[in-house]
Amino acid sequence: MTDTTLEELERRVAARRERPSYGHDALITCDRLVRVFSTDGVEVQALQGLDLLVKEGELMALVGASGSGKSTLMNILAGLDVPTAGAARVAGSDLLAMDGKARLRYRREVVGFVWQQTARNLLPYLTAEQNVALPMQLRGRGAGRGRRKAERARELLSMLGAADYADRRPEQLSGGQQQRVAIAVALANSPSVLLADEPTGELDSATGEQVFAAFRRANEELGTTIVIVTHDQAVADEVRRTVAIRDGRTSSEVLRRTQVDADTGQESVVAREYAMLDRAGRLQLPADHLSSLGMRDRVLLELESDHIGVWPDEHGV
Ligand SMILES: Nc1ncnc2c1ncn2[C@@H]1O[C@H](COP(=O)(O)OP(=O)(O)OP(=O)(O)O)[C@@H](O)[C@H]1O
Repeated sequence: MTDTTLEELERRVAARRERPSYGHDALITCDRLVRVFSTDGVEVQALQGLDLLVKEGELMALVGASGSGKSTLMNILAGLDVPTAGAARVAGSDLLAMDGKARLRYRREVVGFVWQQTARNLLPYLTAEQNVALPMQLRGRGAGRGRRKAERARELLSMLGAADYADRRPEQLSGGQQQRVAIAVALANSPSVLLADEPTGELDSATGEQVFAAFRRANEELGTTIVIVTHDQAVADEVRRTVAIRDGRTSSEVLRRTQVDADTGQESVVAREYAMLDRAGRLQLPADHLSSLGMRDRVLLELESDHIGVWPDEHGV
């Protein structure tokens, strides 16, 4: 390598350092995240360079086929698992660089989570209110102010429509009621991010709707950023942004916005599908679009003044 090349490389590195980093203004940044599991000599690449940005205050859904990597991503964001490579930051915490103590603090204070299995979210021998007060006690600040913690627990339960069963134990609650209490538990220490993995998966659709309404309430009233993994189309349709994961990468996303008709004043929700473009310019086209036009192996590209056209390779050899 010549000196000139080295200088040139140094100049490029310096220029890159001065540029705002990827996701500098996002609350959650996943940058080329990789997670490889090795069991009995077999490697599974659960995440294969996943990019995801989530802004503060968003309520968004993650969808994807079974095995696409959703739970792996959630476990990493929850601080329960560590990625093999890439970068992940949540509310200023670097998820690859935390030591044991920082990880514990992160799980108690920065993120809250709600799991699909209702039994996993609550301790069976505590009442709903005691379950909500527990994370505040474990956090340990303001010791001796038990009354304040009980008060806050009641406030959260009431905000989520669960005040009536504050004194009941989980076994005395329905699945939907347990999930609402679980959301209150997850919010107890005012986390920056609330993560939920299939929170309505075990519920019928009417109950699922009520639980989703509780998430929306938390997002609107407290401004908590919420990421929900879901197979539930009703949940995916209700949020402003749904990101799809395919083969361990974010592949496409649907953004919804409310449109008001200029003549009638009627509101309607308009949904548009976007493909993710990574920093190398790679684009994943949705599988159903490809199959409906018989596109495979190679496509014809044409650059127009305001768009890029993609056609099946009909003249290919
Ligand atoms: N601890 C583990 N050890 C080995 N392989 C794993 C482990 N956890 C996940 N995997 C594999 O990683 C891939 C992604 O799994 P993951 O659970 O993240 O998918 P998912 O999208 O959440 O699926 P589902 O919707 O079925 O829960 C799968 O191939 C899975 O078998």
